Amino acid sequence: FVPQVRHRPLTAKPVTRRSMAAGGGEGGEAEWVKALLEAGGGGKNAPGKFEEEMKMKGLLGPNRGKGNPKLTANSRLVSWLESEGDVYLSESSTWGEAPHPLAISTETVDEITNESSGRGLLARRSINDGDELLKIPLDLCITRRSARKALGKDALPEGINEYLAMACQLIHEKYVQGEESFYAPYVGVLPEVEEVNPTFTWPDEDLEFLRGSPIVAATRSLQMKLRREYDDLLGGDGGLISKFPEKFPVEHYTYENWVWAFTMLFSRAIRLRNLRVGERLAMVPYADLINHSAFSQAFIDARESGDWLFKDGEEEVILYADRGYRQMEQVYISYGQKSNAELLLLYGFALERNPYNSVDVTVSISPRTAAVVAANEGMGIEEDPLAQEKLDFLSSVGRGQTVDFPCYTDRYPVEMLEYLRLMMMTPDDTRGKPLMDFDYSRTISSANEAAVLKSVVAAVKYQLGLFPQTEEDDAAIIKDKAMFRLLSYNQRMAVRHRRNEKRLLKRTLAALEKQIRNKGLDEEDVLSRAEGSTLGEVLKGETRKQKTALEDKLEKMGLPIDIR
Ligand SMILES: C[S@@+](CC[C@H](N)C(=O)[O-])C[C@H]1O[C@@H](n2cnc3c(N)ncnc32)[C@H](O)[C@@H]1O
Repeated sequence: FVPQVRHRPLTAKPVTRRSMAAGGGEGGEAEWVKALLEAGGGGKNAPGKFEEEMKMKGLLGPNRGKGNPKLTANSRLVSWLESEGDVYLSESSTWGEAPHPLAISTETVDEITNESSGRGLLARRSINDGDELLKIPLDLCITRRSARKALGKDALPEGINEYLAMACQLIHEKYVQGEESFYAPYVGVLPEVEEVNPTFTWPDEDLEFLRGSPIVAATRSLQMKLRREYDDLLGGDGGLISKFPEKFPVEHYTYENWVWAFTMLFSRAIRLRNLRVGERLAMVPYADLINHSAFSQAFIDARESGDWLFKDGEEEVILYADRGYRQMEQVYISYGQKSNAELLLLYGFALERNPYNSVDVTVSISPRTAAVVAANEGMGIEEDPLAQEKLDFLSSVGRGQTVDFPCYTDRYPVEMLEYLRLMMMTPDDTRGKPLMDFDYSRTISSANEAAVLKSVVAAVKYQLGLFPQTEEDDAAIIKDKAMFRLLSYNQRMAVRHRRNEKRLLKRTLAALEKQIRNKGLDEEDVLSRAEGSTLGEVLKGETRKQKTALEDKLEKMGLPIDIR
């Protein structure tokens, strides 16, 4: 019964219920208006002032932004959002409405490494904790639904994997439609692969810099997977290119463009969890200009639009501030609790300070079953009477004999300990009770614990030994700033990443050794007892039969088909 005004009047906007509600002096829009009135409408918030300051600080790119195509692309995006989505992004104030709290910076940098982090969003004015920062209608987003609409429901059937459908639409909008595309202003701010550089796009010579790191195996399998998906859906016999050559022109649906599309999806698509239909993957214009901080509490989700009283049935993507921001400060969100390996693999950057960083350590144990003993006759191998029970127990909990465990900076590798406690059980420990009856989150016996900690130490040392250079070598490369700058972006990222992985593993080792000492497990007789009673053997970690922890996570992202 209230007609929808899709286009905002050009001049004054009536005070909304929301801003009236905020009028009790708690800050937010109303307080800003008051401040504006007191300041006579001028001062630092005067229209154009903020952009002037950005120019001064080099945040508009080289040459103070003059002739910078990125700036033109930004304004085009803003106008598009305003006209097509009724999104309020004004840089200046009107009656009752403060200027939009955010502004696009074309050039942001990482404060520690000084590496470019591309575009980012800055606080245009001071922002209070809880302020609404942006609101983008869902119908401007790229989703599986929009993809099926653009390319036809026969080509992209119901239930097609979201990544695949959206990749097809991204190629359609950027390469097939180009300037004709409805989304052209959005596509215009999407970066090229060379500006993102996730490891799955790296040439082999750059990946060589990561040798020894578990990220290499994950990168390789992702590369294989993307190739396979491309062949299955588009390029191969009976693929969309041959079935619908007009909609899927072969010159645009190339593997190279497929890699670009996936670079966009992995680094900027957002999983919206709060939608009426459940959760969906979406590329959200403007919201995807926000950079990641592991310390931010803010994240993006969807809700029904309209105010709290009058819902209009549409849905929108929304972001609230997780804390106060000073004017000019960069506003961050969290892309999730991601390790540096995940960030580098999918987003092309890693963080020097990352509380969620972890390194996967592989543990391989081969219980000495009768078959193993028979196969190694004459080697003096003794059968483990619990071997078969161990294997059965592992398969009942969905674990194999080769398992990857994440080691975190400041957390003990608990799951690895539990796994190894089981694997190191002896008849002395079980005393006839079934393996199922034990609580592996606790120490079983001194001998068991000594064997466990020793094997974790062995596994971590093995992982460290896979790197061709030491942490000190890497530190020296980074320290020589002039030389370091001569490396390419990928190579600099690789050296920092492998160094940080080594640091983390070394810290884990130190913690384990301390634990061994504190528990008195380093005393000779305990260790020799452990040695004597260890019937399982830690094998070299490379005997990988299982997926890595990183691959496991990728699968949980809802990527199409199995990696292997
Ligand atoms: C969702 S987009 C954010 C906007 C992006 N900077 C741009 O220019 O469009 C994610 C990408 O931004 C960059 N990025 C985000 N957070 C970063 C950070 N903390 N450090 C370095 N780069 C970052 C990475 O290239 C990442 O793939």
